Amino acid sequence: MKTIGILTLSPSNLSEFIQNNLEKVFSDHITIHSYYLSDLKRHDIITDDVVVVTAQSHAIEAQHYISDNSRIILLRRTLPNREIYKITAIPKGTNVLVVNDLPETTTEAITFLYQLGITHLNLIAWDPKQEYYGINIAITLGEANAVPPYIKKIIDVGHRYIDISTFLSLLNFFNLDTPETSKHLIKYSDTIVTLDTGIKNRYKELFMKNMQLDKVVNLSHDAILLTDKDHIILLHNKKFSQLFDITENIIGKSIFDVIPNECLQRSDLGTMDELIQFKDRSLLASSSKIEYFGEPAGIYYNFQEVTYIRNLEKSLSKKLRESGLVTRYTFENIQTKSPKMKDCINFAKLLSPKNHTVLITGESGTGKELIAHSIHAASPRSMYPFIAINCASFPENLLESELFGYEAGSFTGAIKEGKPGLFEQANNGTIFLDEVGDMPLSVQVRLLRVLQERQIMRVGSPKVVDVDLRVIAATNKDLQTEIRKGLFRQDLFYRLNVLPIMIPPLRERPEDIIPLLHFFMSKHHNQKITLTQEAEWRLLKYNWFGNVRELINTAAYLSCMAVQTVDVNNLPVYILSSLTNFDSEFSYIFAHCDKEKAYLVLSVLENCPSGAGRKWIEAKCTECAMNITESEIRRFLSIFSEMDLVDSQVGRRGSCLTAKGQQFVTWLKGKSLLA
Ligand SMILES: Nc1ncnc2c1ncn2[C@@H]1O[C@H](COP(=O)(O)OP(=O)(O)OP(=O)(O)O)[C@@H](O)[C@H]1O
Repeated sequence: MKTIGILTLSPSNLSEFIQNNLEKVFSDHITIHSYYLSDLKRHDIITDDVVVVTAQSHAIEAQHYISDNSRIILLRRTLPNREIYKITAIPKGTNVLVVNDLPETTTEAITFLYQLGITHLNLIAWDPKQEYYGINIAITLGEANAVPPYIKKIIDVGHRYIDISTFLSLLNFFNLDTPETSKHLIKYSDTIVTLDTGIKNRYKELFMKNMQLDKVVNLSHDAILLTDKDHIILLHNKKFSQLFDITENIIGKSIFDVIPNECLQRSDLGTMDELIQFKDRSLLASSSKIEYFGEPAGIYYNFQEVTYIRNLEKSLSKKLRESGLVTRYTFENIQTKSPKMKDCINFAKLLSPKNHTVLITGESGTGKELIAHSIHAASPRSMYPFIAINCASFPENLLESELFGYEAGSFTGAIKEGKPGLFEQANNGTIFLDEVGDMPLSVQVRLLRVLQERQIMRVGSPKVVDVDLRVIAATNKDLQTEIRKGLFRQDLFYRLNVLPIMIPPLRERPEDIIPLLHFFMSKHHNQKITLTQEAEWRLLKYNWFGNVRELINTAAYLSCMAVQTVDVNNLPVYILSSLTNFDSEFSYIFAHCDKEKAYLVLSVLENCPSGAGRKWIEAKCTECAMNITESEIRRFLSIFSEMDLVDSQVGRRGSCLTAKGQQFVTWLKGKSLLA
């Protein structure tokens, strides 16, 4: 415990009086000892932390008895309020004798009374050798015995009280400026006349400010902590103790002994909202430096508990994962060495945080879906559903009810309670409309309304529902051509084409072919291969009409070959044949079909990569002044199919060229047999 020694001249009740004063403010925080100059022996040493003296001369006299480590403080003293009123009540101009034990202490007492503002009296210093008949009032500071007996009225103001400025020095020295001592000091100061009222008022003001600050800090829901520049804790609120499970007093301790280092951003002070984990709690931590005239003075820390929000987030993303409504890819999953593709990705990254509609175009298998997933994953909507639908794989009516939902009993086969559509399910998230070019015109009209109004109407319901979602659409069709054909609405095109991304086909980014093949060999088949120079050359020369998806198939094929070094003979036949020749196919077609007509059908199919029906092919041939009947077309398609040149599908897509078919057409062009 800290100690104070009170040094007075000789045993008297003055020492007890001073002790009493000190205890009023320090209560039990300090141990007090009393010493008397008259009693000190030659080798006595006072070792208290502070030694208080009532006069400078005492300090000089006693300096040999006081340890060098002790601090000597001269007490400034004053009067209690109640005594000063007795003096101020004496009429102005009255002669008043001031009496103390010695002539010098009497002069000191007069000076002190002037300091207190007693200027309305004629103060006369007592001299024991003089007579003072005619003076009726005497003021004394506890020396009533010395007052001449003929003086009728004695005002004995008694011992002087310790002034507030001395207390402030002591509080500062002992670093004991706690709310408790402040309260005691303010109470005490109200009972005395303060020598310097400025200090008293400032102290009161400061105390009030501290109380207010304390309230504000403790009312905060965030944990707050303040340290000095050496990371010593100066202040913290209750929430801080709660959040970090602190039960003991941590004021004065180093912050690094109180909270784990990983919760503090030591290296990066000034960081905002960094997510940290303390036990099972998630906290957003911020810190900032406090400076005093440009010099570091301390650090302010703020911790906000976000465990509840994090848990909500986790359960939401768990639900989304369980229902499969999350993205499977991010930009990190896109492998590329191609500058063209890198431009695409950079543009996609740039527009990810925005809310605008995106239209991704590119041949089949180029990675359109991959980009759509990545945009959603990098957008502020990533916490919400990502719903993908392939518009080509649903018949017209079903697509409409899938997208917009339906009301109870709106059509035969509908679920009794009705069903929300994908637009509603994607609320707050993203809907990915794949193959949007194949969307029937009736559904296009409804989609337009969603894009314009951000509202949907369930099938069979007049009710309008607001939706907040981002639309990403993709197609491998040339929508301008579709518009010309009357198969795609122009107004919808402009609504979709806000942020267009065009993904180049693999043949336009040859730098991707070999790295992607190695990537898929290792990712899907856990195999490492080496390619001979010729095999590599063949792969680079191939046209990859099926793009990355076709490359994935090639990787699967090579994995079955089970060779470590892949030679040209190990490559799939369609890759080899693309570079050799199609003589046998050519002869077969020459033998079984009208060559010109057959070439024209192939050329129509080439210009229709997403597929064409027989009627469409017939119409196109007529446009080119070639009359071919539907049954002729059917026969040609079946021959092409036999040779694996055409894939004749059921449903709305009709027939389209296979990768081999496309190679064949290229080969024909190379031989100038096809324009
Ligand atoms: N750059 C790439 N890096 C890694 N994987 C890729 C890349 N590009 C495409 N893929 C993979 O290729 C396959 C086809 O890609 P995706 O489905 O995105 O193409 P798409 O253009 O949407 O095709 P479609 O038009 O036929 O729907 C997917 O398995 C995808 O993961």
